[in-house]
Amino acid sequence: MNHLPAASSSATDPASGSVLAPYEAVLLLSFGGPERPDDVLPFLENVTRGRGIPTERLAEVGEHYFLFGGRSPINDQCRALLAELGLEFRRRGIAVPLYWGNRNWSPYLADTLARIEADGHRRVLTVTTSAYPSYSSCRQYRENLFDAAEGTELQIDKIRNYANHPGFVSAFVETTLAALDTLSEQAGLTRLVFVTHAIPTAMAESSGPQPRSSEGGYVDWHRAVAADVARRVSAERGIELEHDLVYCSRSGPPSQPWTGPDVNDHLRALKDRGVQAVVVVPIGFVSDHMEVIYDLDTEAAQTARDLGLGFARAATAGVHPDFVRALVDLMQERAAVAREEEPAVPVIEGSVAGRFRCPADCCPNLRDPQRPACCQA
Ligand SMILES: CC1=C(CCC(=O)O)c2cc3nc(cc4[nH]c(cc5[nH]c(cc1n2)c(C)c5CCC(=O)O)c(CCC(=O)O)c4C)C(CCC(=O)O)=C3C
Ligand SMILES: [Fe+2]
Repeated sequence: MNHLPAASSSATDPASGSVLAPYEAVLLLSFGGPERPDDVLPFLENVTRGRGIPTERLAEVGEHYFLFGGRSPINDQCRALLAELGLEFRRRGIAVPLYWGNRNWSPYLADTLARIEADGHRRVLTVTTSAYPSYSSCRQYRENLFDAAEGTELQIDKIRNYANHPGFVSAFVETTLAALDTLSEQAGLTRLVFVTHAIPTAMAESSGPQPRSSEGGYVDWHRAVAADVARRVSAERGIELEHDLVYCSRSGPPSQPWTGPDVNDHLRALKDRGVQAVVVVPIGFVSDHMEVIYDLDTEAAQTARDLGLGFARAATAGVHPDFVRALVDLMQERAAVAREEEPAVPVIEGSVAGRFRCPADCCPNLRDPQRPACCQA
């Protein structure tokens, strides 16, 4: 037991305090992924139930997992993040327990919530491994939280969408610089290619709170993060690096419009325009998910080799210390809001902070508009 008196805290400087009150438990909520070959098909069935994904696409995605031994990297990354968050809690004198639950694989969210309640906790603060607003990356997590919490006494909040938090962005600035330094091509002929998960354009355009552009909050937030990383990396190297935002992992029927261009098509277009090398920066992913190790490290890297284009992939935020500290700052900030204080809410230039409770019409569920979700205004 630690009997040290709690350090005094200031609401405007979340890093200085040990306070997470009123929260009694922190939940890391993730997507989940298979851990062995026998898990792959049941996992894919969990993910795609009722989503209208063509069977050919499912078989193809299954092959991506089998190529890596039937094991997704995502669960081990959650374990590593939990360990680092625990260390950061110790450094700040935070004694609140950390739990982990997934939407689509074991440990399942509903089991974790039952355990949190059995352990005697009521007020839960959620951190998702998804950083941007959109139905798939925000509301779907909140719907699953709502369903899993039904029949419990738990009162659940979440941190704001955090992709535009300076700590998430600075982790990518550092990893992009490191990737750039591995390329031998002339920096002036190198391009920064920011990549995120494709989503249907109808989902993109309705994503995020107002104000948002006609492209929607999901794309707006990615553009802001990409521009900030590009600006800071360029300043650091004293050269104006051009950049683009492109997409990977499109699924759904070909008739349905999704965000584009696809990263592979884009690499071909860049080659035609005389670009010699690319740094691929997966700002849409908090850690090296299957999309990163397959769609980028395997497929896009092969496209670049075929084209004779220099290729380096920047690391994801993962357990970068700036990112780990940012997540705990975001938890302390959310706790201060729950105590009706007015904490500082840092964001990068040109971006608006995410909401603490999502507006009811934000990131709508286009198939089932009335479906209830957690953490809503
Ligand atoms: C925006 C977004 C994120 C980022 C935010 C976040 O992190 O949440 C994300 C993450 C992830 N997506 C993942 C896996 C899959 N996503 C699928 C399908 C889909 N994703 C979508 C969107 C997103 N997905 C969409 C619009 C679909 C179409 C079906 C539907 O409308 O729901 C499918 C079905 C097969 C296929 O169609 O590809 C799989 C297997 C994994 C696990 C990876 C691992 O194991 O490391 C992770 C982290
Ligand atoms: Fe996905």
